[in-house]
Amino acid sequence: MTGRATTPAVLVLEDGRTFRGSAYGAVGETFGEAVFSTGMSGYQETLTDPSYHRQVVVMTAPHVGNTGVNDEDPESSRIWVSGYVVRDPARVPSNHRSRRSLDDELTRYGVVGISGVDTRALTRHLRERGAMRVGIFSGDAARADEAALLERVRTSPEMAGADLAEQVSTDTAYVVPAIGTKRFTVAALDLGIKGMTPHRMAERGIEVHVLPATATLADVNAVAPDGVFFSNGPGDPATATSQIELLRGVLDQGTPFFGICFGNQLLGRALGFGTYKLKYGHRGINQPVQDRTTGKVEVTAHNHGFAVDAPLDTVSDTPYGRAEVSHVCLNDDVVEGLRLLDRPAFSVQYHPEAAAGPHDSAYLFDRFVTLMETKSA
Ligand SMILES: NC(=O)CC[C@H](N)C(=O)O
Repeated sequence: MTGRATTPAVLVLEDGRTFRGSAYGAVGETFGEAVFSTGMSGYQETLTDPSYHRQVVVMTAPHVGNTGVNDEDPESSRIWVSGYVVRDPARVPSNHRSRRSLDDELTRYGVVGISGVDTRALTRHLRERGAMRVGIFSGDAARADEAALLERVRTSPEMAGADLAEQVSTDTAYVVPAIGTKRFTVAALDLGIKGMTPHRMAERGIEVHVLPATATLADVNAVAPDGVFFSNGPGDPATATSQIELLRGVLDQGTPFFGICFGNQLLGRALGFGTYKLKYGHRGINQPVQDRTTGKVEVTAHNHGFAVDAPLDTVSDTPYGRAEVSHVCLNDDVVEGLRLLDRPAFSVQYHPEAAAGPHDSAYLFDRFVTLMETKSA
């Protein structure tokens, strides 16, 4: 039991519901959008996924931190979540790869968390009322008047309308070399890219040029790409105006395109579809998705709070030819993938890089390779 376990903490939701617990990680205060993740494993990958920037993640799995923190599993160079909510953290981590405790890692990155919370009750609340703003206050901050804390939560920034990708993107371009023989060059726009994504491409002989979110069409074309990739990322896709323009340029010139998550939402917007905020989002590693091109169902990793608004059962006419919904979530019929029928472009809303998660959807990287081989839809 660490000293922090005896330090009081309180979680205040914007609708006034509060949960009391103990400090976990850094002591202080934090704000963000409260979202829940149902993954039973993979907390390191979740915490270091840049798409979680400005989100307070509630873990439905009751035990967190059991395998400690290693140096192999992070998806980026830091923890991005703005807060962390757990029920029963490990007192003593145990794993042959563990280097330090999760509690200490959160503290190292200044991430304020709370433990001892009934995360199932909190999750049910968010499922009924929807994702909403939250504050976590620990130590002296937890002793303040609850009405005053609630007022601060209610004046903190909302996720709808948040333009965040440039805050998490790389400042400078870098190259991830192909593993083995180089077959293709891909320009990958880093909107919050996870480390496993270029790795999955490199495994297939792709040399990946990772570019900042501010890259122009000239920057993309300067690497003479066989294909263009748009990554996952935080924030509201409706705000990504310059990246949507860039993508329209890519589609215009017919360069093969693949997008993941935020990249799927931007393809949707580039085609003229809308995006909207889901009531409570999809976050976890066992979401069932159907690939409508094969009829197969895959179990997939998700982390999205927004979705594309496109018709499920009709082919749509877009400025870039015909488009269809290629993948759909079997839990709630949310659009999980898009495909152009007349140009080489497709995207998925979920995570075929699977870090963490099942590998059912790894075939999507092979589809990207095929697209670059044939350069046609
Ligand atoms: N992982 C992602 O790319 C998330 C995309 C977007 N920020 C959303 O919440 O839907």
